[in-house]
Amino acid sequence: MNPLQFEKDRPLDLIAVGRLCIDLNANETNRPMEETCTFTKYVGGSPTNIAVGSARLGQKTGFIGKVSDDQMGRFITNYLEKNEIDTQGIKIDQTGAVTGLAFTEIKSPEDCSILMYRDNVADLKLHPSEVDEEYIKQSKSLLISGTALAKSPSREAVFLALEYAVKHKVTVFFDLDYRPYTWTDEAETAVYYNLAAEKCDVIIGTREEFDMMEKLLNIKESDDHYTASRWFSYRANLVVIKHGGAGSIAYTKDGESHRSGIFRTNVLKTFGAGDSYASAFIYGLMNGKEISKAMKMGSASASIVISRHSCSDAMPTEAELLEHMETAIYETV
Ligand SMILES: Nc1ncnc2c1ncn2[C@@H]1O[C@H](COP(=O)(O)OP(=O)(O)O)[C@@H](O)[C@H]1O
Ligand SMILES: O=C(O)C[C@@H](O)[C@H](O)C(=O)COP(=O)(O)O
Repeated sequence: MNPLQFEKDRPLDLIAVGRLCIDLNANETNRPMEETCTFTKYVGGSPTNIAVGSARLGQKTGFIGKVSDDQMGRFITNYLEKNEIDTQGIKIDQTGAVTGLAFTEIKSPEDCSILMYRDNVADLKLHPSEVDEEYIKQSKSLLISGTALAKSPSREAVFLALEYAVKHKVTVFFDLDYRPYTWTDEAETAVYYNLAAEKCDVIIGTREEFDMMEKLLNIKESDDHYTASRWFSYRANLVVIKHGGAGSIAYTKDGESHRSGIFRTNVLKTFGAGDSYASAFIYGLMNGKEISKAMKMGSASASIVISRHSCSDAMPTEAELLEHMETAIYETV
């Protein structure tokens, strides 16, 4: 059973909050960054990718965030508009902050990494006074992402967005999106992740991300069932733990669990898997699918995106996703 209820009659399905960045994906694959010379520029940032995935699937999607007042910032906003994402919640920085850059290194399909340039980035300058309660109230759901908690004032802006969401019965999805280089202190990281997760209805993360949150509390089990059950005494109804090529598992507050396999694909690079999974999983849940079907949709979207060069621009439409689910080979794990 799908344990989530969404308010009806709201003009937006999903508002994502947080990082708006640029991905520079290596054109020359199967080599280290030291030997990579050319890159293709795409809009990126985990919540941005999820928003694009959501819009491509036909969800009415908005964004709350901050961009730099330069060509890069305008490139991002223009791209979102082209993808029919509502940008009224996107503010323009006036302090000279820059757009975060993610250079990707594709040494092999299994060995990819990201080199981030994130000093003085505009996305972390979003101020609580720039989060509009009336805007959040117009949405059925809100997606937050952990990296926006890394620094003030973006951290407080996210917590305020969470308060408004809870007040107005907006279902909150939390994609943990833990990027170590954005944080300086392990305890600070885990404290803020745990505090935010307490206020969320659905928590989605990898095993490693949940381990990071549990280490501070001296929880050593690394056990999916235990991890999920910890959140059911707070707001969560649904917790998803992702295991890369070994699929994912979801637990619900009423004691059910669902395991999802993967769709075999010709992997070009592994990044983008989590964001595409989240966008199609959320789409499935919001469109009345059973949890296991929504997970399958997430896995299908991930298998499409990891076979393509970009993350945002590779997100499938609903027709592409459904066709892939019919034709690609699904493997239970
Ligand atoms: N090698 C792979 N082949 C097919 N699907 C994959 C592969 N790796 C990941 N996926 C899909 O993407 C989902 C999310 O991947 P994962 O690596 O766990 O997340 P993240 O990108 O956030 O680290 C998985 O649950 C799975 O459905
Ligand atoms: O999140 C970023 O800033 C970089 C992303 O745009 C990038 O494409 C990526 O790492 C995707 O993350 P994943 O889906 O968790 O693999």
